Amino acid sequence: MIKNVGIVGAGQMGCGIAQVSAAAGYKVHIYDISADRVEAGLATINGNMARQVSSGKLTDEERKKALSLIKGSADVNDLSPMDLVIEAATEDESVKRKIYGQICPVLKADAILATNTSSLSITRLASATDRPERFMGIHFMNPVPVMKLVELVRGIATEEGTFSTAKQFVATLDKTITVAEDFPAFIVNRILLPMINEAIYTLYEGVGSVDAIDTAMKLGANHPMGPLQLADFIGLDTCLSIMQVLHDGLADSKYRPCPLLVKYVEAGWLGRKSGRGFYDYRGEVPVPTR
Ligand SMILES: CC(=O)CC(=O)SCCNC(=O)CCNC(=O)[C@H](O)C(C)(C)COP(=O)(O)OP(=O)(O)OC[C@H]1O[C@@H](n2cnc3c(N)ncnc32)[C@H](O)[C@@H]1OP(=O)(O)O
Ligand SMILES: NC(=O)C1=CN([C@@H]2O[C@H](COP(=O)(O)OP(=O)(O)OC[C@H]3O[C@@H](n4cnc5c(N)ncnc54)[C@H](OP(=O)(O)O)[C@@H]3O)[C@@H](O)[C@H]2O)C=CC1
Repeated sequence: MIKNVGIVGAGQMGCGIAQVSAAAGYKVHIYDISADRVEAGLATINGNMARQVSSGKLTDEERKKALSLIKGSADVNDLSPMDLVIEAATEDESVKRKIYGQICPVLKADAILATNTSSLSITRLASATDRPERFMGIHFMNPVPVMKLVELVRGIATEEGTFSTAKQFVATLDKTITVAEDFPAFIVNRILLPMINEAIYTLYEGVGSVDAIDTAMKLGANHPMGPLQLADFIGLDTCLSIMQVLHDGLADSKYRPCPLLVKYVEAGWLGRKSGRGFYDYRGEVPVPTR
């Protein structure tokens, strides 16, 4: 029975998962290496919920109740009472393996550990924990409070009880699940990220400008966001990591990350979260950078 939910990583995904979990009545603890990040994350959740109150999706009572259920710290020991911990730290295998080494010793023996990874092998990540049978992928979509889908991914050792507990937990968040096998980038990102990468090649080869490409796909294919706008929204570092996992894992040149994507990440232009990517977000309205 899940009552206490721990979140590792106070970034855009960790905060979104914390928000929907608290709104569903779970006690939530967010852990991040940086206390400032935790503070900023709690402020973001507060802002999101205030917007939901203004748009009539939540009452002020519900907002206050949910916020009172969320705590955060930079102390890993605070994860010890958790029944389920969802790791939503940076999409980098070495970072995630290090985190599991730090948190496993403090977790309850029967706690379930899940990862929100976008692409990495669940089986390989499980091998870096002390509980491969109680480890799996619970992959939320961004923005978590809005997107209906959650992909569930078993590793080779994931026990059925772990899977059914995760499935019940996700159902209580009013999300729909889809089950994916443990292959690079699962279902959504196996399909979505090559499309985004192709949009970046289209820009790189001069077929169209940022504005032309995004307008083409919004109005020509009815996508809610253009692919470059979506890349900035996801985070260009995350997009590059996913393409690298696809390229390495499937050994097919069709997944080669676009050199322009590599260059943007090397420049620290990571999209919305760093203030600049395919658009510059530092002014009143986003301005295309090409
Ligand atoms: C990388 C991975 O591993 C997997 C992934 O997640 S891939 C990414 C998947 N996500 C997508 O493809 C998103 C595509 N974009 C969209 O669906 C839409 O543009 C959108 C839902 C993000 C925004 O929709 P919109 O109609 O343009 O904006 P807007 O009217 O401002 O917002 C609609 C609602 O979403 C909420 N919202 C928008 N952005 C949000 C955010 N970043 N966080 C929380 N809520 C957000 C708004 O608050 C609003 O809710 P209320 O009605 O309660 O106020
Ligand atoms: N962005 C998206 O659209 C989606 C992302 N995901 C996945 O969710 C995960 C998180 O992505 P996202 O929220 O976008 O990334 P962000 O960059 O927004 O957040 C990652 C957070 O993890 C923190 N972090 C880094 N190292 C550690 C550590 N050792 N211990 C604790 N916290 C740490 C980072 O802190 P700091 O900044 O200080 O390094 C940051 O706060 C990734 O696995 C990603 O692939 C899944 C679905 C959608």
